[in-house]
Amino acid sequence: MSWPKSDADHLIVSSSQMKEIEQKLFSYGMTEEALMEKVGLSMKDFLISNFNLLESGVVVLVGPGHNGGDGLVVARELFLDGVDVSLWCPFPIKRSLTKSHLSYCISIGITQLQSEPDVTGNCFWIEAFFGLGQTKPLPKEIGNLFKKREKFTPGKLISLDVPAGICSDTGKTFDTCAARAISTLTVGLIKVGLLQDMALPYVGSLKRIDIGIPSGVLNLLPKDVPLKISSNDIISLKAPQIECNASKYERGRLAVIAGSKKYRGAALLTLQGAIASGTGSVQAFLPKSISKYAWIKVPEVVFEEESNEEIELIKCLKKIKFDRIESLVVGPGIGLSIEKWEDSALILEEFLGLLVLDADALNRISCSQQGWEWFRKRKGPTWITPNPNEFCRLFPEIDISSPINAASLAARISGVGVLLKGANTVIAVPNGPIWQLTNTSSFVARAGLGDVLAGFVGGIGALGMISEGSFDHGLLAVAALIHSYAASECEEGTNAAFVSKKLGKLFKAIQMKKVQFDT
Ligand SMILES: NC(=O)C1=CN([C@@H]2O[C@H](COP(=O)(O)OP(=O)(O)OC[C@H]3O[C@@H](n4cnc5c(N)ncnc54)[C@H](O)[C@@H]3O)[C@@H](O)[C@H]2O)[C@@H](O)CC1
Ligand SMILES: [K+]
Repeated sequence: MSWPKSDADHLIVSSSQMKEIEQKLFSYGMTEEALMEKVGLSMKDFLISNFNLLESGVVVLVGPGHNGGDGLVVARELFLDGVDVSLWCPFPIKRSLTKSHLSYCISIGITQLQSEPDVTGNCFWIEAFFGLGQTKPLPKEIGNLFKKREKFTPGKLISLDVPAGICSDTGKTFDTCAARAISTLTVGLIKVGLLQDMALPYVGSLKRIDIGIPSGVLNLLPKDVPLKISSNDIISLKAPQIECNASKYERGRLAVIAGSKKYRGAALLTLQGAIASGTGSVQAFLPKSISKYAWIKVPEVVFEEESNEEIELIKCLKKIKFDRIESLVVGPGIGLSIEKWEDSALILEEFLGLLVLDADALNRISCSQQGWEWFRKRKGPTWITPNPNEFCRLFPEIDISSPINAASLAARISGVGVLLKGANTVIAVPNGPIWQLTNTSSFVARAGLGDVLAGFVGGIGALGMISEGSFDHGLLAVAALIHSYAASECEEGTNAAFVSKKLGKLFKAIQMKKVQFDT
């Protein structure tokens, strides 16, 4: 799936890739001075139009390198626009361009503070200490200063390019201290570290400052550079297309095996997620205690009555007519059980449709002798939707500290589509791109949403299996984005039952827009 575009709005790069791009621009004749002006002016425009808080004045924290230089251009322009600006430069300036900007700022009358700024002061701090050039912890006194600022005057700091103290590749703090920005204005392309879960409290809202990188230069990046997806990309996504005269059986048929005595709600939420996908028909295998009542909540589902209080996977699988379903979701709330995964594995290997495995289905595979290597035996496509703990149990040999690398490696070695949950979920598929969700709402990380997601993913997958052309693993990223967007846009609340309703409405709207667009 070539979605979204591999352009400056979507590419996620490492610090070395960003530096290589800058060097390429310089080698073509762009000057460092011109680029820094461009960056500083754009940052200043953004600040002026977004922060009326600048009225209380601004302190620019200037570092020794070009990040400090960016800060000085911003300081100069804000000063010329009438903002009350002062500078604090606690480090000896190392870069000559930064030195020139500093002496110009002082010559035109900007105040240079001789001691650290007041942490309780009302003025805005613009942190331009360090950007891409960071490799070590902040000096102790600077780290403590940020801690005190956050304690006494939170929400009044913006970082330029990368928050001081954060590694732009991993998103980790070099030690425990870093600047906590309400917003980070990052230069050129999005650096991978800025999107990782541990960096989010420090980065705040992330704004990309465009430096006009020509597409010829962007094309020099490797083809497997991850892409960021957010609500802005919903408009361009490709929902599966089904013929307008298709019957309910030609609109994707999904079966769900979910739930246990302990996790009754998980089964229901999975079914609600499945229904929200608009898939033609949904069949459910649930423990007796759930299916007895579930039909009242989801009357459109066909229930295969289970005689037991707990799911027996093998029994359910024997009842399924695999040639009559496009996808099968196994796992939400089924528990670990004494059943061996190996007993069910043979039947699942042969299933040519899409198999979606979540939660305890993944844990059962982790406990099995073959572990993830079993995925390679699957004859049809497989998607897995682990949270980080489930992922680590399944792929103990993979280092999860970089979720993008971890998901990508797992997809490559196992041949399955991997949706690794996190604040910014990562999706990696075999032989395809890697996507990371951004601008997600942290308040929606609540119990039950994963069950809704599993059902929705299964439903979208069923539609994908039945739509024209070869099966597109990219639909896993499409489903993840729509689910995340529905969760953050849900007016009624953040609980999973409300979100599943919103999901249904939203996906219908997306499909209708597509129809209107096509005609
Ligand atoms: N080259 C250019 O013209 C452009 C540079 N840009 C800016 O330049 C930045 C990169 O500039 P630099 O390569 O100069 O790197 P930085 O400005 O990030 O600073 C690196 C310097 O800070 C020191 N340093 C790093 N971490 C430290 C710590 N914890 N304690 C003490 N000293 C520390 C390093 O030893 C080095 O001297 C980008 O982040 C971006 O803000 C952009 O404006 C684009 C254009
Ligand atoms: K910075």
